[in-house]
Amino acid sequence: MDKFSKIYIAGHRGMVGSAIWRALENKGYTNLIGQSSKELDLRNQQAVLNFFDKEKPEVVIDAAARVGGILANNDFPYQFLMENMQIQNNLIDSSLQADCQKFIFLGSSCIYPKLAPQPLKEEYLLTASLEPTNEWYAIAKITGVKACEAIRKQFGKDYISLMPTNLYGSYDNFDLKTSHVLPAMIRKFHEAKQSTGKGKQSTVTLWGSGTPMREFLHVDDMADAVVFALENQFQDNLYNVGTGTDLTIKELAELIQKIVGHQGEIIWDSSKPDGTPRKLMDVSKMTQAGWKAKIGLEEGIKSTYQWFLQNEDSFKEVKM
Ligand SMILES: NC(=O)c1ccc[n+]([C@@H]2O[C@H](COP(=O)([O-])OP(=O)(O)OC[C@H]3O[C@@H](n4cnc5c(N)ncnc54)[C@H](OP(=O)(O)O)[C@@H]3O)[C@@H](O)[C@H]2O)c1
Ligand SMILES: C[C@@H]1O[C@H](OP(=O)(O)OP(=O)(O)OC[C@H]2O[C@@H](n3cnc4c(=O)[nH]c(N)nc43)[C@H](O)[C@@H]2O)[C@@H](O)[C@H](O)[C@@H]1O
Repeated sequence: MDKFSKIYIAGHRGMVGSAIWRALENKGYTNLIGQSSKELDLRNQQAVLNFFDKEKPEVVIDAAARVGGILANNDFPYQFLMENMQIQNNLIDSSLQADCQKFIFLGSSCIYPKLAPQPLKEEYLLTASLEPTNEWYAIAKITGVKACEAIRKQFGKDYISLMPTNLYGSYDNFDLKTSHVLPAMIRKFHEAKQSTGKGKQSTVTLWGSGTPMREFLHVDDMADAVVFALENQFQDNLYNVGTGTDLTIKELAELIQKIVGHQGEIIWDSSKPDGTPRKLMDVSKMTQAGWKAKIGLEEGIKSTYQWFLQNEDSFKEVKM
């Protein structure tokens, strides 16, 4: 890929989009463009067509989406289905019309069936039912994967889909109603450590049973995978991106509790959903293509906690 190619990163202010922007800048790409949702609402088809007509990007990376944790997905099914379809449809179709040479679509590991064999291979897509808490989001993402696959098949263009596992890192969402589990735990353990009563640190309430298993990838590794996909021609349409290892939510809680230094009790709120029991990625296709994750979970959580401490004051506002 030419370092002067015009690359549009949709969602460049988000956790993933901003990491991709930094990674591309570090590699010497000089012609990056992005728009905030206020400047360009990607749900608006005409506005997106006008933007492509004016800017004529050569490459598009789609890191824009309505994103949230298990509760946000469960509580706002319509927005997670419709907004994600609108955003990705407008980006994919405008890219095709504008003759963009490369398109990278970011999906999510929740596209695979709830009870699929583990680890999840790309070929398990559409073989059984989805996890109910996030089927709306998953269906939107599946249509994005299929749209890119159809373009590849019908027009022979290099449109690919990367399926990240659960991500975390700098610029994550730390809002307790809408966030994913890892940033929620960092914030909960930190705030409980700060608020001692009668010489004891406050208890931390976590959701579900703690038994589900999850895999976590640092966002800088994810950005590295996107740069790799940009610089290499892939043979296929769909690639899982993860570390290939997972742990229980209870083990994650104990690790974050140790890193933050909280010494109080943990309570598990069984009225909150567990979600899918396990979604470990089979990452062998990406490994064979020549890419693998580098940042270990403990190291990644430590640096994310440092980032949280430096930016703590900015997390007061509710996103949704
Ligand atoms: N976070 C995870 O654990 C995870 C896991 C797997 C896959 N992914 C995928 O990675 C991608 C990025 O996720 P993220 O975690 O970086 O999310 P994020 O931090 O919430 O960022 C999402 C971005 O999308 C933009 N956006 C949302 N609605 C928009 C609209 N109507 N018009 C224009 N822009 C809009 C936002 O723009 P503004 O900031 O300008 O409002 C924001 O920059 C998504 O496709 C997501 O599905 C994330
Ligand atoms: C990557 C994303 O993963 C999402 O699924 P999913 O891993 O269950 O989403 P998370 O919200 O990360 O939750 C993962 C697990 O952590 C538990 N958990 C425990 N305490 C907390 C807490 O304080 N906050 C949160 N958020 N969870 C908590 C939660 O019940 C669930 O079993 C999907 O809904 C999206 O569609 C997307 O695929």
